[in-house]
Amino acid sequence: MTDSDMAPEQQWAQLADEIRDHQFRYYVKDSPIVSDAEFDGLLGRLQALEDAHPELAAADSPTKLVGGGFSTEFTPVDHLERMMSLDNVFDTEELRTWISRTEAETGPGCEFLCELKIDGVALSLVYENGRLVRGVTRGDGRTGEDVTLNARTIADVPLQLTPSEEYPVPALLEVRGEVFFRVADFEKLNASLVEAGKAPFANPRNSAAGSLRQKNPQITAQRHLHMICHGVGMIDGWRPTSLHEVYLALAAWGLPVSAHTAKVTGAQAIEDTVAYWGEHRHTVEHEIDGLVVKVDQAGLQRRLGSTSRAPRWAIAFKYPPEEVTTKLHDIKVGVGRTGRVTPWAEMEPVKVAGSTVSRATLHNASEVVRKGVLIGDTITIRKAGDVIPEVLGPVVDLRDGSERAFVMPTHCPECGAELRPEKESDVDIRCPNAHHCPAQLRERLFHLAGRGAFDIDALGYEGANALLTGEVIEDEGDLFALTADDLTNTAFYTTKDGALSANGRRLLQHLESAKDVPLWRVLVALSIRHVGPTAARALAGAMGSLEAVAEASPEDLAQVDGVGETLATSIRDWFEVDWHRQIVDKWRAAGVAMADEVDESTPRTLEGKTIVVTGSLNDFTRDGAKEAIIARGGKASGSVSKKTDYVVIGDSPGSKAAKAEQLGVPILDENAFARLLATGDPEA
Ligand SMILES: NC(=O)c1ccc[n+]([C@@H]2O[C@H](COP(=O)([O-])OP(=O)(O)OC[C@H]3O[C@@H](n4cnc5c(N)ncnc54)[C@H](O)[C@@H]3O)[C@@H](O)[C@H]2O)c1
Ligand SMILES: [Zn+2]
Repeated sequence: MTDSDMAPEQQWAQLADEIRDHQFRYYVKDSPIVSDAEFDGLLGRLQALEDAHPELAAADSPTKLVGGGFSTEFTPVDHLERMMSLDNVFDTEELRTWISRTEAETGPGCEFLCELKIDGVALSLVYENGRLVRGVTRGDGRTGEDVTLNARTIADVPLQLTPSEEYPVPALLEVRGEVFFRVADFEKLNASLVEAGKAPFANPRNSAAGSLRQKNPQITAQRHLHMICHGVGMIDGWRPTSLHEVYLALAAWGLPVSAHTAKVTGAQAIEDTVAYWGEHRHTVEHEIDGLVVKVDQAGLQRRLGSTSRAPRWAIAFKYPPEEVTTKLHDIKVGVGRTGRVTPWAEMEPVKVAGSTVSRATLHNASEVVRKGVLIGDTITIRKAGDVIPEVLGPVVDLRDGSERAFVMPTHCPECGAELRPEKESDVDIRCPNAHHCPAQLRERLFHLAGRGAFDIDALGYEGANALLTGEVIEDEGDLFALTADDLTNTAFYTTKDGALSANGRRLLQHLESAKDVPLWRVLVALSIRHVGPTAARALAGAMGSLEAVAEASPEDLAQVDGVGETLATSIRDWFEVDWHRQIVDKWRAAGVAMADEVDESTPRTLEGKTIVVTGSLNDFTRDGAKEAIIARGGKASGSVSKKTDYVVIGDSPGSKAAKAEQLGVPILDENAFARLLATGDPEA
């Protein structure tokens, strides 16, 4: 029977039961089986049902209560004043509606505090005459669990408040805050749990709740919990006039408060703050699931009052979830450009942080073990902004026994060679068949076609694959000798009637123009380990030709500014290999320029000068500007320091401009940059 076939009362009862079950798992067991977004969806459906059928909305509906409960493992204690939840909005329109409704009651010009909504677990602390006497979880808002001994182990929680002249310590203080786990500490915790044979946590929030609610306070003490205060309950002996004043007093007494709270007026300023933190969520050490907007004046707060579950003077703006759960179908391994074998998660596609995700890297076999995930698990994944998705941990409560552990393959999935670590001490294992392993060759081709190397647009991933499977090349050495006939042996570069496709023509054209790229790009294209654009530029500048690089001794190479010993050895080792040298020979024979022409007409105006370019310029691309600097003997750097001689600023420069100003480094616009290049003097 589907939901819609059921009578509304039945639908309501079923949904409410499901929600209460999730609340129990989340608040009491600290191990939810659905993501917060899914849970919010269920609660939203219940609310919609109640809006359509107001008679269903019983007083004990989950929409009307502070979600939560208490475990029999702890002693129940009543809060002195109720602990509330928060109402939510999910977009700016809903936020605006809340602001105008609020300002209609407070009058215009109302001051609001904007605070980060910390994704952790709520804790209430009671201080009597400045001494910590109790720590209590939120529970159902009226009654919570006594976790005093655990709370005392949190380093941020003072056992004794610091006396202050400005704010005398009140006789009784009930203060509320959020206990959280630093994102960076979460992985370590899960790894240690797995190692001890215990179930890992699905996400940082659960790990905070689970760590605070330990029967044994010694375990809590080992967990490095943190706390930030975000409100007060009962106070005896002081009547604050505003929330920001409360925070000043809490800080004076030695209680932890947020450094990011802002006092603002007006909808625009609130929306700007919401937008700012939406973009800067990851600059903070804890997870943020939203922004809380609160009326600052105590008098106005009292006038607005609260509902059965939340104050009417505050609202939480929820950001899109970054953590979702999905099914881990399989763990596969991929072979990279240098033969490194990396396991990755093949998952049920799921939407998170604005995109659909179906793969996540697991880095190496020991990482899979550390995370404690099994094939077939439901897992929590996190995608923070543009960062690649990361597997956090398994939802252990959903296991049914059919899950199986990942076993690292012993042989390369693409060429069948036996995998082994390159050196005994290596964690990573590699496919040793560097020359012919299709996976490695494909990755090398893709790399050499990249923007930092030959920049061959028409040779993408599929193109590289086509050349391999069409067997038109043995290795990358054959690339520049490719003919139209060769390409018509691949479906990818051929039209339906067997002629060279437009893409095929483009490939030949791009290959032709790639023959004249500067030496550093050729060096990058060779896939020598550790040789990226920066090192390649340094080498090219110092040596001038590939021949010179090939013949240089490790000592000569290590002398080059920005090269060093590891790189020198890596370069030497590379040239020791026959088929590597053959690539160079074949490219040379095909007409690839392997030396930078020393252009005597370019004056060495920037000898010894370090220059940083930031923002976009009109007459130069980013690389073009760098090359112009290097060609004149200068050093193009990516970061501003006291050693920087000039910072060139184009349109929409980033933080580097501010850094330059701060350090007093001369700042040039594009015109001054042109003068600098020409004469070595920006004022000339
Ligand atoms: N996945 C599940 O199964 C499941 C089950 C139940 C609840 N949940 C999740 O829990 C949340 C609902 O729980 P809730 O009722 O605790 O409400 P909430 O987390 O949405 O908001 C209220 C809480 O926010 C906290 N908070 C953090 N920063 C704050 C600040 N600066 N000022 C004030 N409060 C701040 C407080 O502890 C407060 O109790 C939702 O995100 C929901 O998805 C998930
Ligand atoms: Zn292989």
